[in-house]
Amino acid sequence: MLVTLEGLDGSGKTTVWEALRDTYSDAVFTREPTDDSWYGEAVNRAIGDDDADPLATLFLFTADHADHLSRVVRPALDAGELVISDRYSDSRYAYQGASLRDSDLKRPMEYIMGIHAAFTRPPDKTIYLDVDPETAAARSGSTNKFEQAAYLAEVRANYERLIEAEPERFIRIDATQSPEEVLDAVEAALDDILADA
Ligand SMILES: Nc1ncnc2c1ncn2[C@@H]1O[C@H](COP(=O)(O)OP(=O)(O)OP(=O)(O)O)[C@@H](O)[C@H]1O
Ligand SMILES: Cc1cn([C@H]2C[C@H](O)[C@@H](COP(=O)(O)O)O2)c(=O)[nH]c1=O
Repeated sequence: MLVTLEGLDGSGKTTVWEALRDTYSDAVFTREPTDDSWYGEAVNRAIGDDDADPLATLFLFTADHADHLSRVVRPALDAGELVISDRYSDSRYAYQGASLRDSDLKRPMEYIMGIHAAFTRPPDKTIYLDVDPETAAARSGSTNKFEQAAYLAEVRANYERLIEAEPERFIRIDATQSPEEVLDAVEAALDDILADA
């Protein structure tokens, strides 16, 4: 089973993901962008480059996803493992959908989903840590072009569209709660997911 954690920068995904390692010690913990491949390194260069072309950046992130799928996600799923990924394809739909809003693409988010449809493995469940863009930007430190409240407001609107389209896949958690409350809520959600599996 593939469970993904999604949300704005600073929503607390990584804090939760790290804490889950203790509770679900048998699971495979992974993330996007990857932190152990040259594809992930290329993505991180694009994140840090204010002049990086948004379409080129989309394809770097997508290349990293393809490598992540073939090298980590599919082998683990084939072996019957529980995979918990800190960010995954929805990040691309929401973030690059926002980055490409002023491009020649008519419907950027649909275009990006179309690229993925031919090869990706969709998540079984997605835990969405919901936080307002101002809190997200403040928590993340606004250190790069993505961690800006105005941009994150557009990203959040895209996540809302994704949730509206697939309400049965997403579990929304109020991420403005304390870290302990957020973790309790995520663990309860994961326990339910695994009980239903
Ligand atoms: N529920 C919370 N309440 C207040 N602060 C939090 C909470 N969760 C995490 N934080 C703090 O917010 C900051 C960002 O947290 P974290 O790195 O887990 O977020 P993230 O969603 O993984 O962000 P990014 O996507 O940018 O990596 C950290 O300083 C963390 O300690
Ligand atoms: C996977 C993915 C990520 N992003 C953005 C979101 C963040 O601002 C950065 C890095 O992610 P992290 O969780 O802070 O390490 O990249 C994106 O725009 N598109 C994606 O597909």
